[in-house]
Amino acid sequence: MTHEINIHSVTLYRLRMALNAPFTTSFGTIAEKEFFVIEVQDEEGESGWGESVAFTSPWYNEETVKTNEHMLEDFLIPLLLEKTVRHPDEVSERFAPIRRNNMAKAALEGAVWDLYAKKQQLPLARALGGEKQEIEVGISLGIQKTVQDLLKQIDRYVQEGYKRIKVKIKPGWDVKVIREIRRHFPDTLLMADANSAYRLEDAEHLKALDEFNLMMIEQPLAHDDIVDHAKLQAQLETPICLDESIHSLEDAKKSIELGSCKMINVKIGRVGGLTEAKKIHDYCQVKNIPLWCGGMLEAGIGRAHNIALTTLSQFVLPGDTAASSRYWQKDIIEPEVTVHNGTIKVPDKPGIGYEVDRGQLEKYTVETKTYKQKL
Ligand SMILES: O=C(O)CCC(=O)C1=CC=C[C@@H](O)[C@@H]1C(=O)O
Ligand SMILES: [Mg+2]
Repeated sequence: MTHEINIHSVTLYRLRMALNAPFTTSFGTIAEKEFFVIEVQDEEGESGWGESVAFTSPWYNEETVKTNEHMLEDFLIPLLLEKTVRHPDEVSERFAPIRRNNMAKAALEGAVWDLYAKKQQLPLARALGGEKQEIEVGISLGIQKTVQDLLKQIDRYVQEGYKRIKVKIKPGWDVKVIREIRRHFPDTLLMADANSAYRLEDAEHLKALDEFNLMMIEQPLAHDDIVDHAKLQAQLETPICLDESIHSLEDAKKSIELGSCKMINVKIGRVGGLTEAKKIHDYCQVKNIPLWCGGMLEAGIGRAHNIALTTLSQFVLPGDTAASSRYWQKDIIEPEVTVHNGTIKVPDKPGIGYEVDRGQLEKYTVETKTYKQKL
């Protein structure tokens, strides 16, 4: 059953949500998240929902909430409203002339994917080609004040059954901390995210991590590097996983070709949307590169998109999609995302599979703008 998707309006909701606990990375601490939720509506009033993962400052990549607003309002929404869409894959083609700005593109494209799946009466997971009925997830812990605090956090989430623990490392908070974690948790699936805190000259130091049987070290070197990561991977036993360096299928191809990584953390916002994420998935399936779905402290709509993507078969490693309650007092979706023994049951309702709680959305919304199709 094919439907032309005739989008009549796009609404940008700018939300502010306080995190249950501040999240500290090597770039700083986030206690409240401001971000865009996007609703696209067709001529029958059916809605599709997307969520941008851009933060208010450009520490993770070059995008911010403000650059999102400019790109969506002045370029991407007008392009989308220009003419109907037969399939969501057309959206990224239409956006191709716009350089980068992947998080803005992904948020709008994700809303179209949700609308498309609803019109096909398909769960988004199935519309993407995913077959898993449930997904295994891990937890990502920000930098804690003390090792004791970190061990308490790890113990809590291991008890809750999360399938893997991701901790942050940086110079001065790495080998000793990982050794201490391993002393308490010798067999837990454990990985470290360095967020580009090291240089190639640190290779000798990073080799010390090889004794701890880490699943991977995520993005140890520069956010835009794949050459030095290849040189570092040649010296380490521990697999390198790339996050910030991979913005597209092209980047994934080059990184795999060079041996810059043995795994990839796929984030829908970082690569420009579900269509590109699926292309990366399909290529990594052929190249037998394990994937997992990274998190960006999303609210429920973003979490729902991550769950759908994770149902694709090459997502063989637990991702960052934890329960809504890990981050939010009250999420903007109904039901909230819940995790039972490290597992999320994939919703079988059409689209993202969760209803948007419009009352809760309104409570967190600081500004709303609607753009209508020019008749
Ligand atoms: O959303 C989550 O639960 C994990 C978030 C997370 O680990 C990250 C979000 C953004 C930047 C980093 O700090 C880190 C990552 O790089 O994966
Ligand atoms: Mg990362």
